[in-house]
Amino acid sequence: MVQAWYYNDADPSDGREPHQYTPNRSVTLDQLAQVGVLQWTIDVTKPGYLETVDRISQERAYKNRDEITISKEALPNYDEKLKIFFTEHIHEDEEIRFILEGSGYFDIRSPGDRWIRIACEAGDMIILPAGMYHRFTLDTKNYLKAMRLFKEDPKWTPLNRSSETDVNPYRKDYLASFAQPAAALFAGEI
Ligand SMILES: CSCCC(=O)/C(O)=C/O
Ligand SMILES: [Fe+2]
Repeated sequence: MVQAWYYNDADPSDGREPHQYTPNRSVTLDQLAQVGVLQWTIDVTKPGYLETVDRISQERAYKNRDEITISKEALPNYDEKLKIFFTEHIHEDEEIRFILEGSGYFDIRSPGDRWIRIACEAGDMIILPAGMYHRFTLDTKNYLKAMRLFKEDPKWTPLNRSSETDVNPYRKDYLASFAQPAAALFAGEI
């Protein structure tokens, strides 16, 4: 199951380290849902787990899928790709990832523009809404294999954060979709 916490920006260590505060400032699954992050845990050790993936895909109209292995050995231009993944961006579609092996971190921006780190491992399916600022990194184990699911063509277009993405229609729709309840849930964040 995913675990989430506020990311400690003052910690100078590599982004692959957990970057937790002491004490940890955890974020609940309910809070993640309030900002549009959906997640499921699917037992990948059980035969037939793909039927669950198929059911979710059917319900949410995910027509296409592919797989990505992120490791030095398997991913061409590994260092460059990791830099791109860890640069804050949005997409104009949902980001749907089902972790098949290994682990990694999705960082999302809170309503107050703080980083929230979401730790994912094998069996976690996570959906980030279109227009949500986020980034991705491996953790210190340096290995993750994921299924990527898509509503349409399997394409991956990151739009890096800028004054232009701040007014992107998908960004505006995203903000309009949750502003009131999410702001209340995260009111105490520092
Ligand atoms: C874990 S899949 C690779 C990273 C990615 O696709 C993405 O969009 C990160 O934000
Ligand atoms: Fe992304």
